[in-house]
Amino acid sequence: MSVEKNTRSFEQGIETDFSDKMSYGSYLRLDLLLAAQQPVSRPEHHDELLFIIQHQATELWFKLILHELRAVRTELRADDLRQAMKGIARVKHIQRTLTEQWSVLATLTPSEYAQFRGDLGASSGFQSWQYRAVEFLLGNKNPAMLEVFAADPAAHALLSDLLDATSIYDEFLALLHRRGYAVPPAVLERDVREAHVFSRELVAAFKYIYENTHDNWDVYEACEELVDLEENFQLWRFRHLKTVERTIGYKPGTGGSSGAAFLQKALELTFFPELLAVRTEIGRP
Ligand code: HEM
Ligand SMILES: N[C@@H](CC(=O)c1ccccc1NC=O)C(=O)O
Repeated sequence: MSVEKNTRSFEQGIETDFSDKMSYGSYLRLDLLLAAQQPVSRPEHHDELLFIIQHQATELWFKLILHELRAVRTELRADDLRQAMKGIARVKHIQRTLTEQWSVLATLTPSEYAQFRGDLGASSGFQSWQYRAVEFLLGNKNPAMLEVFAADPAAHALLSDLLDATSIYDEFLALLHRRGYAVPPAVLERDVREAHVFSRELVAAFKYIYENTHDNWDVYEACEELVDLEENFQLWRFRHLKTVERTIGYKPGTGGSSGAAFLQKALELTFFPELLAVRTEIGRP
């Protein structure tokens, strides 16, 4: 076979018999994965496959984000800040991919979506337990969010466990305390089932770190990583909102909320409010 024929030679050593060897498809369980795209519209709408794959790809990346964030939490607890930062760096890359991915779904026009939206019933991303799990792990706890999982015991249990457990932020603040920083006792002893609420005294601890970066380099770097993580999360939420606005305008959501207005409110939530507030204080007496 030659270059002139534009054909690559099939090398002698290439494996061809997979009757009792693991292959690409069997390792990746492509039988399961590629059987999971089941449009519900009848007749099947051409664009429903895009809608399903966009969501499934997102859920796969959410799965990895959760896996990484759980490890980060354990590493923080073990005072292994360097390993924890490596995990956060990976999560930041996944977030960028997810935010970029919205442009694919933005090719779905309002006219196209309207042709199969009715087939989605009451289902909605609001019922994504992996998304909620990420929010919980980062510290934005909200017990009310469990209500929609009453009929799904596995999802309910997963979220209930996370609600009872410490968040990444709780573990980071505990690490700072162990290293001698002035983390207020009320923050360290807070009810972990509630959302983290803003603490002015904690801002003072961060102010010290941010005004003495040279002597506090590793924790300073960690603070900035958390700020990146939060910003990336917000960018994803913003692209979701913009996609919703261009696709369904200001109609209520299938999940029963007001739609865009409800999503807009999520942009006011913060995971690490003191890490944003400290910026106003730097350089002030
Ligand atoms: C055309 C595309 C989309 C539209 C029109 C849309 C619309 C909406 C609306 C209106 C809500 C509010 C809840 C409700 O009442 O339904 C919502 C929530 C949500 N959607 Fe989407 N969505 C789209 C795509 C996606 C995709 C691709 C994902 C990825 C998994 C996603 C994940 C979520 C999540 C996690 C929530 C809950 C947000 C929160 O609690 O703040 N959505 N969506
Ligand atoms: N809430 C959307 C429907 C929707 O986007 C959706 C439906 C089923 C599964 C995931 C979805 N994605 C995000 O909410 C709507 O109101 O059109």
